[in-house]
Amino acid sequence: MTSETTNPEITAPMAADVRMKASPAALARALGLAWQAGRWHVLAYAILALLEAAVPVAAAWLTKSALDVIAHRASGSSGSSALVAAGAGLAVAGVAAITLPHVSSYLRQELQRRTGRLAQDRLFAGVERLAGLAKFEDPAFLDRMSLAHTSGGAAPSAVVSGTLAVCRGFVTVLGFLGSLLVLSPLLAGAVLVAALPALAAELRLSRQRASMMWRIGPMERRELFYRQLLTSVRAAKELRLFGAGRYFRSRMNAERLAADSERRRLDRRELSVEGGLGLLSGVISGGGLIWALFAAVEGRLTAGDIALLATSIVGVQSALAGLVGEVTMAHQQLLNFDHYLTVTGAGPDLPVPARPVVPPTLRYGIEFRDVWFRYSPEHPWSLRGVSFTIPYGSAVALVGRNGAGKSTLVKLLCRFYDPDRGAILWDGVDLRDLDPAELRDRIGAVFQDYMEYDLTAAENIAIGDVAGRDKPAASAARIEAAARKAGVHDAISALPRGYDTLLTRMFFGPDPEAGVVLSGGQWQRLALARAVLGEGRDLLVLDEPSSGLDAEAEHEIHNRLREHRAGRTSLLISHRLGAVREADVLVVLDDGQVVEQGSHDELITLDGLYRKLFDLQAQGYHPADA
Ligand SMILES: Nc1ncnc2c1ncn2[C@@H]1O[C@H](COP(=O)(O)OP(=O)(O)OP(=O)(O)O)[C@@H](O)[C@H]1O
Repeated sequence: MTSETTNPEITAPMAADVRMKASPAALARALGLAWQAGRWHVLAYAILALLEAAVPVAAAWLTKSALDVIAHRASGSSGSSALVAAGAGLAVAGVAAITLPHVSSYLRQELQRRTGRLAQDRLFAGVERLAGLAKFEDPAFLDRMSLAHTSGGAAPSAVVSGTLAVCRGFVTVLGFLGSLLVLSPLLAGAVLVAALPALAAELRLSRQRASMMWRIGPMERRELFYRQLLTSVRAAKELRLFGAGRYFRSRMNAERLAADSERRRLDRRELSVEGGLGLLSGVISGGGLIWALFAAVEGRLTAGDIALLATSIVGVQSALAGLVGEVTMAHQQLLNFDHYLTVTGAGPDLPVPARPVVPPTLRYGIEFRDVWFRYSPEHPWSLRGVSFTIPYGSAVALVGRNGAGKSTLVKLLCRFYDPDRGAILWDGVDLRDLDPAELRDRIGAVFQDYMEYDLTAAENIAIGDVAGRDKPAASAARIEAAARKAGVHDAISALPRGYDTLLTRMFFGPDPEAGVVLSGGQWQRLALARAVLGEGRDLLVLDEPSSGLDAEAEHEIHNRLREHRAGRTSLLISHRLGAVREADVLVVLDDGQVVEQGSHDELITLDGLYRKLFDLQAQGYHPADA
């Protein structure tokens, strides 16, 4: 991708020193997302959280009053009704303490599912807005995507939980601190002060964890790559042939080992920090209890007071620990949520004018005017001052050696990238002035690395006309007509379920007839059918449309395509020079430059690179003439 067309929003902060700060705006966006995903769940979750917070405090006071009534009974007073009330209250609190966490756990899970769905949809809508290809070749962007996917779903519900944990923690801590204050203000202060360093230390640790996750992102992606390689059917042949399984397994293990050592380092740091903090709170609570026992012996505290004190110390400490845990979890998710916000909030990666020109129906042709292009400033030039025209209604063929720049030209023509210098003009309009989606609506194309979708045969073709919709637009008759044009109708009709046959062995289930595997040439014909499905396209681009076909099939396909192309503008790329010799103009590329152009006969007369390549191929077919 060129430096001029890269959206800096997505890549700029991707360096190692990625910003690790949870902003209030990110917090608001995460809460907003959770609210949009399920406002009733958020409300119910909030009410339950407050109830849960009040239960332990109420139970502590009920216990204290029950113990005090019992102590008074020992000294002669009745108090039966108070005892019954305290007992009943304790029973209700017990039931609430057992059931409420289950209900709130369900609500949390449901909220997480809802926010997960909404966040995933928005994230991929953001990815869809990327009109070019460069982002998908940028490792930093891929790392950001993977973190965005995890955090987009998890962060909003974690932030809701964290926020509610703060509220719950406040209610519980204030309730217990109030109780402690009544008994010993000094102890209340000590317990509170001990919690503050814990919060600061945990927040620091969560920042370190988020930055560690960023560092190990590339290792996790590489590990995933090796894992998929080791189980992919495409790779299985070569891995077995070369006995390369062990080689890739050891690379996979090395990535896991490196990521684990980063994780271990942080776990150890957490262990020492949290161990130290645990010791501090143990000393405070132990000291507090010893003081209380002496005070009870001296008659300054009752048995109920001791029970309340012990429960309050433990209650404050565990509420604070829970609060700190939830807040740090939410904090960490929020740090990663930044990646989600960046991807979903990014503008287009290719500059699109505020008022794009609607591509006019092609009437004159497409002109490459002094086009220079390299994939990034670090790459060498792939195209160096390319100029030629594809006149309306004619077939132009691009020929040249491997790496000459033919496919790159096609990618620029579909505006997957913009030229660094020069311009491509569609009837005189610069492609940069058009909306990429509208431009692509005018082009039917088969790429060299076409896709094989694990879907039915009909769906594989119908994808050729789904632009911007969530359902295919083509009727069964149109799909069949496209299949006929691509010469694949008979092969599809012979499948166990015709056009409804699944073209995969991955998802077919127990029915052996439901999934089949096509041959390479048949897949290529399906890709062709996809390209010719869309009606009213101005330009047909075929990058190596017959590389997987046998000679007879190639001949037949070219005849059919010639009929289909009649009167249409087309750009063909092929290494089989016999297949493109009929083109109106042949453009010969070499090392990113146009070195010859003209008809087959003209280029043969010219006796240059084309003639050399053509003669070499011809000799291969007729060795006797060599
Ligand atoms: N995504 C990419 N990132 C970086 N460099 C690339 C990329 N794609 C192609 N190139 C480079 O651009 C140059 C032209 O490649 P291109 O694929 O256009 O050649 P081609 O003429 O289509 O070759 P072939 O006949 O082998 O298909 C090559 O040097 C190639 O290494």
